[in-house]
Amino acid sequence: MASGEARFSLSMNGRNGLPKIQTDKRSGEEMKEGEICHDDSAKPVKAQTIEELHSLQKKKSAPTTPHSGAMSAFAAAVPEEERSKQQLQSISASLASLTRETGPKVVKGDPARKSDTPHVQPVRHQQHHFVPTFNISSDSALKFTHILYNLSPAELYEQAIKYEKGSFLTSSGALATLSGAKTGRSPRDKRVVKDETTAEVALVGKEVPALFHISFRILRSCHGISVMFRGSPNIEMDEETFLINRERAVDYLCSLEKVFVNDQFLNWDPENRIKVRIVSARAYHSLFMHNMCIRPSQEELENFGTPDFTIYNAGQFPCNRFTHYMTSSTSIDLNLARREMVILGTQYAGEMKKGLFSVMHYLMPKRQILSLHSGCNMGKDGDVALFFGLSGTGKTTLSTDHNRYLIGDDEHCWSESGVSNIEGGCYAKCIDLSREKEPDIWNAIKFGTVVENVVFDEHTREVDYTDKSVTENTRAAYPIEYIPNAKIPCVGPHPKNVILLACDAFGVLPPVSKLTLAQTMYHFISGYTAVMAGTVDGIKEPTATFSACFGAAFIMFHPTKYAAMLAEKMQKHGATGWLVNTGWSGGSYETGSRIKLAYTRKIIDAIHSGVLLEANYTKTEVFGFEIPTEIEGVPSEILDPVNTWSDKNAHQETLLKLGGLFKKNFEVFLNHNIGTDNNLTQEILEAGPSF
Ligand SMILES: Nc1ncnc2c1ncn2[C@@H]1O[C@H](COP(=O)(O)OP(=O)(O)O)[C@@H](O)[C@H]1O
Ligand SMILES: C=C(OP(=O)(O)O)C(=O)O
Ligand SMILES: [Ca+2]
Ligand SMILES: [Mn+2]
Repeated sequence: MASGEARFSLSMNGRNGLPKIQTDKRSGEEMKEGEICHDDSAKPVKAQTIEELHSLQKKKSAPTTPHSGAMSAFAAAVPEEERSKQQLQSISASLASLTRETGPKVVKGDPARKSDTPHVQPVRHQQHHFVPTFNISSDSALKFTHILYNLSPAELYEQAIKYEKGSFLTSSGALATLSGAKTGRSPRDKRVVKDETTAEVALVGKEVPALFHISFRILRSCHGISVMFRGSPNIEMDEETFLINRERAVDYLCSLEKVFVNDQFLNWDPENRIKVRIVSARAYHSLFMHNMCIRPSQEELENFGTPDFTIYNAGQFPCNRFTHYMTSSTSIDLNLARREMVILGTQYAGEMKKGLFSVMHYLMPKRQILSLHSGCNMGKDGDVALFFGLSGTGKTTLSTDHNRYLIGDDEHCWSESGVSNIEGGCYAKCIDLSREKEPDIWNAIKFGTVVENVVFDEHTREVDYTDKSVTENTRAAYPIEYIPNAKIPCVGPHPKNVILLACDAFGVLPPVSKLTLAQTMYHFISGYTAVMAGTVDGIKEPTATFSACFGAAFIMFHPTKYAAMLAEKMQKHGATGWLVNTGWSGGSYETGSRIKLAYTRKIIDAIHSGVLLEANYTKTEVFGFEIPTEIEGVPSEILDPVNTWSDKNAHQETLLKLGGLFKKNFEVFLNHNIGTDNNLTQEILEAGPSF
């Protein structure tokens, strides 16, 4: 079955009336009736030795995937041996040094399994214009590099538990791992090669708004809350430095006895699918990407060919501080022309997922497709909602909704034909996770799921989700089909609601506001939240952050390009914008408390059902938000934050302070046109706070 075809059937699911989407229903083995066994005698096994006995355990098979299809006529036409040879050649080319003529000697299979016979695949490399290749072979060209290619979760579990310190089974069957010294992303160490390809890319040093340049500049302190303007991630680097880091990563990987290779896809829109290869040193990384990217069927894997993009994850190995541009031991380098990314000095797995997201933020807009840092789900009537927001604002939590189909929790595309998820899995925060409040995420933490940096009982292996001993940014990565209402394939029609999430540590943004199109654009470009601790390495306190398009760390072009595309699509498809504060209520974060998840869910329910669109509204001061007077299941007094503050003067002062921060942040966009509609541009500029 082609990946774009619907492969689900609807049947009613008793409890909440949501029709269940069933994927890949395989006909199970029929129970034969009348076959009754009267005693427990059985023939002895046909094995002469214990090895022979063990060999009976394992049936020969090709790698299995959740959506395996039948062999196509084309696939069958290419002999197995030839395909395997081509595959090894392709991997060997990926791992090739750019400075030596031969090597690596790539063989498939686990070095621990003596029966794997090495098929040596030396390659003659294409000359690269930057570096001369030396006609001397080194010892590294003489050794074998074993390739563990698209292993299954079970095989990866065994590799991890056997060879990687800190890998354990948890009581629910998940694989617990440690990501090492880094437990969050390192945006200050992310670089993009500057060349002809990136001429239009907003690089630091190019003509982009001043604040967009400033990477992580703490601007000022306000009520003990530091304010941060997250700048462009696109710190430029030159190609030569990239090649030095690439060579360092490739040499490190080839020096190992074995490396993991994943060949997978991004984007469920079949016309805009991207083939990615991830080369990594750890079973943990291979399993993480197995879960997070789209898993190819056996047939798709056989016809995979050359990847569109390759990640070299040598995260255990640092970059060289003597290398030009390097400011720490960590460097995450993106080269769009070479279609490669190199990771040195961080094992945080989110770096791979978000690195590929940057690539999509470049590739998709070039095809007139809008890439979105948002969650996405769909009601039973086909109403789609997007959930934009920075880390910790609730994209994963709120898109995972037992009453709706999950399309994806973090990265999407909006094209002429609707929305599509970029990924094949979800990456949920685990801190304080509870079965009661988030049952679907809780239940997804089972065999196959990777849990990072969680703490567990050494005997029972019961995870304590409240424990922050390793980090606050504990995570679970699972395939999307682990969520019962996942919509496979992960595509949907044009969105009806665009929900902007902000976790407001100031406690002055209303729990929900209905936005005009201009306000939606204003808040989309602003990208406000209070960063929650942990996800970004080194940030321990809630910090007010402005991150354009709710993803300044990932976007590749100027923010107004994405904003113009969003405005055009929302206008065309009549989508309504909302701003939902999933942060503080009853005061700032020292005095108030976070709004109850149950209330936020009620608010979101009212948006989805259309009830909120029909509610009565009043207008707020300063921000000019339309706020509803009543929502079923939510105490009316919390809908206007001023009611929940005991100190009204403090409220007013804080409101004005936050308004001022928005204004200051927006200054850099004042002389930028958003799309070609001058009226809309003017309206957007006027849609911010006024006082
Ligand atoms: N009212 C609320 N709305 C949404 N999330 C909340 C709320 N209160 C607490 N939380 C918690 O905040 C976190 C939101 O994180 P997450 O959904 O992973 O955000 P994102 O996917 O945007 O990074 C979760 O741990 C969730 O349990
Ligand atoms: C993977 C991440 O996504 P999020 O926190 O938005 O879920 C991250 O920011 O590291
Ligand atoms: Ca994020
Ligand atoms: Mn998330």
